Amino acid sequence: MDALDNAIDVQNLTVGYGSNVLLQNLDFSVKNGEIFVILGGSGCGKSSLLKNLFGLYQPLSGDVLIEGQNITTAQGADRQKIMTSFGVMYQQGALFGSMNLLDNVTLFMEEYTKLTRDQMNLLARCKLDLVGLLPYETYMPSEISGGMQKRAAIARAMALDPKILFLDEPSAGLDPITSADLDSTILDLSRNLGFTFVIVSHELASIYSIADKVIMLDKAAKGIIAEGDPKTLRDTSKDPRVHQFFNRIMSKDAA
Ligand SMILES: Nc1ncnc2c1ncn2[C@@H]1O[C@H](COP(=O)(O)OP(=O)(O)OP(=O)(O)O)[C@@H](O)[C@H]1O
Repeated sequence: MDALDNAIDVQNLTVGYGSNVLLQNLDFSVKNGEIFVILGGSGCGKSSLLKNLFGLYQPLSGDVLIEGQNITTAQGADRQKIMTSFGVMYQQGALFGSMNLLDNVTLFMEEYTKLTRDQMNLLARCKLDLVGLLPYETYMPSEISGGMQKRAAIARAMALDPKILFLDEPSAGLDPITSADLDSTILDLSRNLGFTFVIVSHELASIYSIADKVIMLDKAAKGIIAEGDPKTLRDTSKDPRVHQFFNRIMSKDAA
């Protein structure tokens, strides 16, 4: 595959904290426009890997290339440019509670652009519209539902017009219907606007409905034990850990 097809290239990446190595020598790529989901049991390092991908934490070794630019070695203005080429939605959404939704979205524009207030508001309204929240621009985060807060956090992650969005457990804490609504928004943004998504998730229904590709991490193996389309993995993988993972989640989902 041509490297230009890839939004992200991960090369020989080792993730951990000091002497605590969680994941070793990972190699994988995320294609442009793909919805790529990171799976694995609790504590295997999914969130840590995500944070290494978007540069919040430095890997123990190895490289992460975002659109061909090495985020692990870039410094100064080069690093800043890479850091503004993607958006992040943290696990709790983390909207600023003292600002309405419009101001939550314009905040990063104020910091990183020279747009006028009117231009920022116009663009922020577009982002809110894309996630179905235009009528709620003056609402405070505490005045909207959990699902709406997640969508507002996605609108905020899109503030600087990134091509890549990193989402850490977007469905956490949502009921199945709200979670399915959020999945529709993610699919819509990917299929109609070409966003690349890298998502940490363990919600099986969500994974089946949105993931183009998954990687499954394993704590004992400290690495990737399966990768591919989730339904194909479920149906064809001969690895008992993969079966156990899908079945365990299925019975949890069904409960
Ligand atoms: N900032 C940190 N400093 C040191 N250790 C950390 C840090 N963040 C996470 N860890 C440790 O790394 C391990 C993996 O955590 P991580 O949150 O990446 O796993 P996870 O697969 O996302 O788990 P879960 O599904 O339960 O959220 C845990 O043992 C955790 O305590």
